[in-house]
Amino acid sequence: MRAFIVGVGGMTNGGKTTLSESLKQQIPHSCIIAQDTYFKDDSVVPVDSNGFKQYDMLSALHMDQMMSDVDLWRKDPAAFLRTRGPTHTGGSDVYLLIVEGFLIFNYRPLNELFDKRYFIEIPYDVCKTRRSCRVYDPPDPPGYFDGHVWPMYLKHRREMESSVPGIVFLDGLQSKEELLAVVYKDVIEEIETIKGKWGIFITIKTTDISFFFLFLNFICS
Ligand SMILES: Nc1ncnc2c1ncn2[C@@H]1O[C@H](COP(=O)(O)OP(=O)(O)O)[C@@H](O)[C@H]1O
Ligand SMILES: NC(=O)c1ccc[n+]([C@@H]2O[C@H](COP(=O)(O)O)[C@@H](O)[C@H]2O)c1
Repeated sequence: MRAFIVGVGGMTNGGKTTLSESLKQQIPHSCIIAQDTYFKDDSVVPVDSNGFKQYDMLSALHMDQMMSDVDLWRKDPAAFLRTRGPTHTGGSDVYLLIVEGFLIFNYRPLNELFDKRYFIEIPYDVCKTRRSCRVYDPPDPPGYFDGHVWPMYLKHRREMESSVPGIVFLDGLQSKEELLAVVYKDVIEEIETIKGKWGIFITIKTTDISFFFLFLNFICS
């Protein structure tokens, strides 16, 4: 089974979901696992001394469940894809998993699985403005961005930069189309490389078998 896992990380409202959805539309046999669908129930998310719910931490996420879903895909991508409903098929026979989320590179067991890592970044003021237009469940209380979201982003970013090499940083101020074009080209090139490697492998294996039968013929004659 030829399979490829791409991580689309980045700060909140950087454009991870937008880019991942467009990528999925463009690439056959692809599907998305999104980290923000694994948040724990509000009742179990702790509150800090300022009264802010501690949502921007790995402990607020069911990372065990997220890993189980990634493992399901890894065991049988085709079966996993079928559970996600109708998809864009045809073309390449390489299966692509897009894992998107704001803390995907900070969780080591998940980070280890990526073949390619992208991180979308936008400036503080753009991030704050985009965030103010979005309604989460529960909604952000006053002061949440500066009191919790941004400090946690800076902390996790420092940790990520000190421990995760090979990240491709993307400028989230580029248009949606520009971002898609860059990542699409890159991913397609990676997929073609995988197909090339497997092609060589299959050719070598076929050659091995041919030599085996020649040898058998020689022994028996
Ligand atoms: N390249 C872009 N340029 C301008 N706005 C964007 C871009 N990508 C996403 N957005 C907008 O930013 C907001 C957050 O996008 P989203 O993809 O949900 O971010 P994330 O998944 O990183 O939180 C949405 O309103 C979306 O339309
Ligand atoms: N249950 C939820 O989906 C939920 C609840 C509260 C906050 N959030 C926010 O979601 C953000 C991460 O998701 P995005 O990267 O899509 O913005 C975090 O900054 C967190 O504060 C999500």
